[in-house]
Amino acid sequence: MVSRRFAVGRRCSMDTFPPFSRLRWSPVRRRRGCVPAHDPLRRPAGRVEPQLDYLAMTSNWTVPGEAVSPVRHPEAPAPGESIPAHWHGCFGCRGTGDGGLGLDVRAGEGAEVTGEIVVDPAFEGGPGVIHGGVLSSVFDEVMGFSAKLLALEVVTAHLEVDFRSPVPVRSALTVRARVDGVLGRKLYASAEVYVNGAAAPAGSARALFITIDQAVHFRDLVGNSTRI
Ligand SMILES: CCCCCCCCCC(=O)SCCNC(=O)CCNC(=O)[C@H](O)C(C)(C)COP(=O)(O)OP(=O)(O)OC[C@H]1O[C@@H](n2cnc3c(N)ncnc32)[C@H](O)[C@@H]1OP(=O)(O)O
Repeated sequence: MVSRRFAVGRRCSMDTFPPFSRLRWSPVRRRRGCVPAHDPLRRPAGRVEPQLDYLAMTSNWTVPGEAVSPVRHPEAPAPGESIPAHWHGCFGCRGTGDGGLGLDVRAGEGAEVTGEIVVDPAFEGGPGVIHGGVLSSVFDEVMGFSAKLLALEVVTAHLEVDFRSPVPVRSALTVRARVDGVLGRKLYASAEVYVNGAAAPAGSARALFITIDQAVHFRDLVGNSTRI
């Protein structure tokens, strides 16, 4: 009996539901006609191919010319010192034993910070690599900490990430982040992540943070927290 899952050929017992079945497909098996009917690589007839230049997907986000340089608060942690958690309930600030990221963020010079994290296997997305959403959280958190050097209370309004190369689980990540410019309530930040001390970044991020008055911003929300 020919499986309904295949357009032609005989049933291939190794096939599972896509996408992971694709990892095992080979030109030989394709020649033998073992091709699932719902081949995600097959392009429907008449479909217009996307004309995206994937390099151009890197944002052209720039800090506005009117932005001013960030001013470090005189009582900010000294370079090399750990920056305390901004909220003990924060997923980014908690240790991995408490369901958090397990980040250690230290002050650098000026408005720069460095975050260190070992990628917990619980953060896996694709096989053997960190989940992109988790890496985005790491970027968000470390860039947010750079605002703490200015003693400003902020929330993220915009976050963008470029994933340049896979980040393996259990690897040691170093994230370098800084506030690039300040314009009114807007803080423009950027960051890069390095895997196991590599010279080239495995990813980069940019964010816009907006200053808030925490007491006002979270007044009607804090009641949702389970960590009061
Ligand atoms: C204490 C340090 C801790 C740091 C660690 C934190 C790390 C983690 C941080 C987070 O993940 S926070 C959680 C995710 N973020 C949020 O939940 C924020 C949800 N959004 C909001 O609450 C409001 O949209 C926000 C407070 C950001 C802004 O609302 P407001 O009414 O106060 O301000 P407004 O909308 O007037 O925007 C202020 C300026 O920012 C601009 N703006 C806001 N959102 C923007 C956006 N997405 N893109 C570009 N510009 C934006 C806006 O155009 C305007 O520009 P101008 O001053 O030039 O007019």
